[in-house]
Amino acid sequence: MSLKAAQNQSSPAGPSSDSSKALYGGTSTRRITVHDIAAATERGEKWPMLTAYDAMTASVFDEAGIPVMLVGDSMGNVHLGYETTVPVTMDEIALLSAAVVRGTRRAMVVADLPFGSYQEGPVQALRNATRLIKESGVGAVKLEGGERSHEQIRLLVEAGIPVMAHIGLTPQSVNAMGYRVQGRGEEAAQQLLRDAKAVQDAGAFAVVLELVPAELAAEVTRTLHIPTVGIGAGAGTDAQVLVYTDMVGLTGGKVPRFTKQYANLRKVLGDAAKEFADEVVGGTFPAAEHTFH
Ligand SMILES: Nc1nc(=O)c2c([nH]1)NC[C@@H]1CN(c3ccc(C(=O)N[C@@H](CCC(=O)O)C(=O)O)cc3)CN21
Ligand SMILES: CC(C)C(=O)C(=O)O
Ligand SMILES: [Mg+2]
Repeated sequence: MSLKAAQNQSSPAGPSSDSSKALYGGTSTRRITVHDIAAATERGEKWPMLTAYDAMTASVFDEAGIPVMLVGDSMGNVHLGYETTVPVTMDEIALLSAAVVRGTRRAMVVADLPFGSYQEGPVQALRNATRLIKESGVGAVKLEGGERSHEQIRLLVEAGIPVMAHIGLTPQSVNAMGYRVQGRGEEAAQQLLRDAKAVQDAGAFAVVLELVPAELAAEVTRTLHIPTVGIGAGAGTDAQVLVYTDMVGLTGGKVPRFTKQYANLRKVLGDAAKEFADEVVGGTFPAAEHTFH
């Protein structure tokens, strides 16, 4: 049970009383909305979120029941070969978001607003978020920053665009902050709490907490009524998100310590490629059953 669930113990239904409604494992096949996410959090359910960047992978996760899919700007690192998320463009996010929407029937698809697409101010944020809603068909957008982004969040929400916020480590600011744990020390912890309250007050429906101490993430989770989505933030958040290529062992090189590898697809893909190559060189592929006369 999540920490927020403990607060909801007094609700008449009690936590997870009707499993058919569950965000993960439920029976509903229609597209999940922000209302479903709020209701699940109210019931005390913990829920999973994964990144996806293409229709095929998204359909696998959709069929597995993953209720929320993030078209993360981590596509810059894992799919486009950039060092950071900073160079990712609106065109890249728009294209891959449309693919993820086409590959899913049930999941709510959230698209990251990339660096430079909302920092100029609320009007720029609204223009770019509107494009992702209209052109790509996503259900919500995500942007980085707490107090510093509250005006952008407010305008988007007023315009009818659900916003997921993202505080703690904000990778688009890597040039200023590096990849360090955030919220360590009393002053930084107070700032994180202010950021969390600012995004909730601005109308965000959820907030990602990236790379913050578990005790602080749990405190934020208890303080807010909107769900917290942790990545490197311990077990006390309402939801958890991972970059899917980290989860399946596909990412090359160094991965953050907070990721857990549930498969080794890098080895599976490499072995399949070698076997194919060996058979081509050895003349055993194609065989009779792959051949037309
Ligand atoms: N493949 C991938 N996985 C991710 O989780 C991810 C991306 N890419 N790209 C966008 C951001 C960048 N992220 C990162 C990148 C590096 C660290 C990192 O080096 N963390 C250190 C801990 C640092 C500390 O102790 O202060 C680590 O060893 O995990 C963390 C998150 C998370 N996101
Ligand atoms: C790691 C998640 C939260 C993200 O922002 C991304 O994948 O871009
Ligand atoms: Mg991101």
